[in-house]
Amino acid sequence: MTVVFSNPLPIPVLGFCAYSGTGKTTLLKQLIPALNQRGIRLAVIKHAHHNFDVDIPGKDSFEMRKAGAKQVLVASHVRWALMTEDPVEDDPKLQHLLRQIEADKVDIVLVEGFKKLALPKIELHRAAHNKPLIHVHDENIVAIACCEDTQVPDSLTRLDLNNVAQIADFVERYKNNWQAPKAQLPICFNDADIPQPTGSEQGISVSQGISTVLSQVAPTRETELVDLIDIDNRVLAHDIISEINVPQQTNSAMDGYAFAFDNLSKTPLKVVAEVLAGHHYPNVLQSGEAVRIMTGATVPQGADTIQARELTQEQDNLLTLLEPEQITQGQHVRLAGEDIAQGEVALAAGSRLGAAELGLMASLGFNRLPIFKRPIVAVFSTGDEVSQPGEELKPNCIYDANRYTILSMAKKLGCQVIDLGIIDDNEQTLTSTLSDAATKADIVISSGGVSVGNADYIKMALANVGSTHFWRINMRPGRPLAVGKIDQSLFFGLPGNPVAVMVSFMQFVQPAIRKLAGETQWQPQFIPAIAAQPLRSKTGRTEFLRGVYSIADNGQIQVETTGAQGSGMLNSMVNANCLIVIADDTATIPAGESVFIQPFADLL
Ligand SMILES: Nc1nc2c(c(=O)[nH]1)N[C@H]1C(S)=C(S)[C@@H](COP(=O)(O)OP(=O)(O)OC[C@H]3O[C@@H](n4cnc5c(N)ncnc54)[C@H](O)[C@@H]3O)O[C@H]1N2
Ligand code: MOO
Repeated sequence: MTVVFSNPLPIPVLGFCAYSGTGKTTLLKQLIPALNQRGIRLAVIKHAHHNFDVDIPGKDSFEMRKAGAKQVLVASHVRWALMTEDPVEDDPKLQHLLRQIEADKVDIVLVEGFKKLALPKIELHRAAHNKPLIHVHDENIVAIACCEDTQVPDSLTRLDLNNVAQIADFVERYKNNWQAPKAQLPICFNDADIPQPTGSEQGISVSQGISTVLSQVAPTRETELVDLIDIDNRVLAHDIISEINVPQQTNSAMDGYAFAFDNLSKTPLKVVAEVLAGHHYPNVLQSGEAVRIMTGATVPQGADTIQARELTQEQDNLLTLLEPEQITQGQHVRLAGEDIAQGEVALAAGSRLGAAELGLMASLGFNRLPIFKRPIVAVFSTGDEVSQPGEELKPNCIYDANRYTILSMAKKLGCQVIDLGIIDDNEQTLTSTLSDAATKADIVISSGGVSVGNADYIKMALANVGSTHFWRINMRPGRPLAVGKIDQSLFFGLPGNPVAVMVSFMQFVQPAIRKLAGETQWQPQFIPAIAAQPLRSKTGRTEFLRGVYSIADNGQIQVETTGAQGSGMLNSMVNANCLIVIADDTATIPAGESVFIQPFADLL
């Protein structure tokens, strides 16, 4: 059985595998100088089956390790070696070993051993040794180095085991042709490429679901002019062209002195004036002159360089510049228009207006902006067991959580929300609720009643008022999902389980709201993180685990789950700061491997 290998390095890795006695080491000893001659810098990882040692008894480094140091790093001006006592149960992990290689120092890593790993390998074979061929069971063999008496299938490159130059040519070609694999995102969808979901019984992928939802959403065209102070996370409707330069004048970034760089040799310079922020020096600075200047003050004509006050001495209006050799022309000068030039598009239509964007617009002098109308989202819950918080909890019932999570997330996305409350689970009430909601809202969202339960009247109600698809999405949580149209409104029937509601909202409703709101950057963001524990899923479905990401001591982003993952356990969301997304072609992610996460701090 081969174990899946993913290369953590930005350089190629090539293995050499053979039964012992075939001559791997002999070949590598000849191959390494041959590759060096071609200018290829090599790292070699060798798998040893015995308890080896690289140090010499009696040497200080040996004695310190034997005294109990878990790691000893011995270094001289020509070489360093890190020795680590790291007893592991099975073989050492190649991924971990590869991460120790300094990829900027070498061009390729040659790996000897690790026969079972699915890394590209050259198999060495001598028919005379009567050993079986490895490539028969290992599709990762890319070439076979052998003698004339070995049969090699046409699909593999045949190399002459005794022709080192030929093998070196192959390795060089392999290195030159190797391309770092592109990160494969767990969910890839394309708004223009709409798949056709096939009936309600068959499951569709998350990507298909998102694409299909988005195909039904047209960005709003309705705009309004709103005071900057009242804009909260709304979407800009037109490109905003700057009418001014920012900064307006070339000004100083430091409290200090302004002078011409060419005058450095003429020190001490004569201080002819002091320029405060909001003021300017009316004359052109002459040769040998400087002005005292404050941060933000306009740099006078004739000056092009600023020295910070703490690196100067001034006495009797004569200025001495300290550390003159460190001064560079133009230092600490903020050029007019360097942030935004007059006539430039300062912010493009479709931008979401957060704090930074609002500050930028204010810095350009705008006090009102054209923005898209807010999407209106109406939300209700269904189910006889669902009770209103604040009221007494009847036996066998639960309080309504979903309406509050949905309303909150919709508000965070800048929507105007309508709370329709808990609607009785009967066809007539649901029908009138849906048709009424569609007259008021762009998007109507319900939760519960989309699976196969007997009391799921929502399906019948929907059939009365609009067109709806009931999908099984190949994901967990959030498998059942209803999506449809009631007149011009989009309808989402989210599953009842509270975590499934939130995950489905994030994946399907969120992009729909953002596209409808006119936002251009609504694609979900994925960040790679290192799994701090083994993660499990099932192939054929996308798994959304609730996770906590943090910065590990080594500076990498790591992620672990929040523990129990029941789709009714809202605590798993409360304790999480991201979703861990395991793609539908992956069953397990071992600890230490990379996995994608979707941070959701901006939504919850
Ligand atoms: N035979 C099958 N049963 C179920 C399937 C299936 O495929 N075959 N799918 C399961 C999955 S997955 C989910 S998710 C649920 C979704 O079912 P519904 O959308 O019909 O939701 P309900 O049955 O109404 O409720 C499920 C669960 O959620 C609780 N709930 C409902 N509304 C709220 C609310 N507003 N606040 C808090 N909790 C709520 C409800 O009490 C149930 O416990 O179906 C599985 N079954
Ligand atoms: O949506 Mo359900 O289990 O996947 O909660």
